Amino acid sequence: MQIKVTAPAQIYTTIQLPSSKSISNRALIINALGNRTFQLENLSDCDDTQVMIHALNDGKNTIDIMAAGTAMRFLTAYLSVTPGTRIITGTQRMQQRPIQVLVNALRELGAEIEYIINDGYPPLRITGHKLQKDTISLPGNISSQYISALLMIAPILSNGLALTLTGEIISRPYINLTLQLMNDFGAKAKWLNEYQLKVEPQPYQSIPFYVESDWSAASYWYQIAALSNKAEIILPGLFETSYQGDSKVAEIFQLLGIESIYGNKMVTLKKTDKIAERLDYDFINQPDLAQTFVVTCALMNIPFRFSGLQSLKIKETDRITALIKEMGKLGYILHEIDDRILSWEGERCEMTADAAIDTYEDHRMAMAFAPVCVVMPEIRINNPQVVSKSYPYYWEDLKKAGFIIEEI
Ligand SMILES: O=C(O)C1=C[C@@H](OP(=O)(O)O)[C@@H](O)[C@H](O)C1
Ligand SMILES: C=C(OP(=O)(O)O)C(=O)O
Repeated sequence: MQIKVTAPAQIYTTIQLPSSKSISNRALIINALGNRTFQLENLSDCDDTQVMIHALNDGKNTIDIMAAGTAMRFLTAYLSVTPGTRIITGTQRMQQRPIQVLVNALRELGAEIEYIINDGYPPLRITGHKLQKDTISLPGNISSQYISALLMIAPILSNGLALTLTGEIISRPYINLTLQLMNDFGAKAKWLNEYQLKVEPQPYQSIPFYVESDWSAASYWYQIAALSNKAEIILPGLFETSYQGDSKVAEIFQLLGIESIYGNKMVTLKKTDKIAERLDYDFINQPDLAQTFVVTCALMNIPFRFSGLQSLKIKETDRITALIKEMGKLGYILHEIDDRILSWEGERCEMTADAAIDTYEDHRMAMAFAPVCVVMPEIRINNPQVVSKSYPYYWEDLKKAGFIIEEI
């Protein structure tokens, strides 16, 4: 399927974003490990959270988490401490996303996990039982989700867990998000220093819990505001102090002429004329925002050098390669340096006539490229349904804001 997206001349709208999938999926695992006294409120309706809910509630022997990285990694740890034998699998791409660091760590703690097809990758066969060891060291430079997964099961281990991380730690705000939620639910978990974490053997207590809106999803509305001549966008359910590391998006977009005004449980995006001449930024802590800023800066003609992108290669697709290819169709020549940097110094090439953006089964490719139509007459997007991974109503929300979406 392909759609053509056309933008309105000005954008004045209020958009109810989806709930945070990162918070939803943590709260679900933690609640399942606790006493489940309260219902979690405002869980995300996205695919990644729906697969987690089914995995935890349906009691199936084979669990298919489709494309959800958090579900795959968090459930691998969860199933290792939950009685029974299950197979956990996912999409073809999920079967290429590495999990060896987590499996090695869990095996060292005493877990019973087998690779079913390829060593180091899902699908896995997991038999859950009590884990005895309480100290582990693992690399922190591949995915923070391995660390979050281990942290979340730690309060129910007999002696808790001491974790030492080696290498450069990526996506650290997601580890902090895990610690925040664990502590909210009555656990005792903290950083001892930059590389060491400690979790006490103190069980979770369910609490009434409401999931806030998703800051990564908000980034596409910041992008739309930045690219528009006239815009004011209200996003309810977002707060200045958020558990989500991607709330940093507000600060970075200030450099691209968007002011965030907080109040009454919402943020209002307003345009300013303070726009940076170039943007250099290290995305090591906010990898999911990289696509938004690559597309926005190029379309605003702002040269950039974005580092800390090494984890993009193992996400829903190789996002570095996908960005270079699709931005090339729009006439922008990006440079990749050392598998971890993308830069653009204003180099242009001829646009592909009638270009359609490929989305590579990656929701963020679709969502970050759709706003291009604010600047160009229209944009065509292939397989637009990929957005359901984190933001199922993205296209409906664009329509609400005045965009025209036509199936072709
Ligand atoms: O823990 C989480 O909720 C996430 C952590 C990040 O992954 P990595 O730690 O693999 O970078 C991020 O990209 C992903 O969308 C969500
Ligand atoms: C990388 C992402 O998700 P995950 O790793 O959880 O599949 C994402 O949502 O951009």
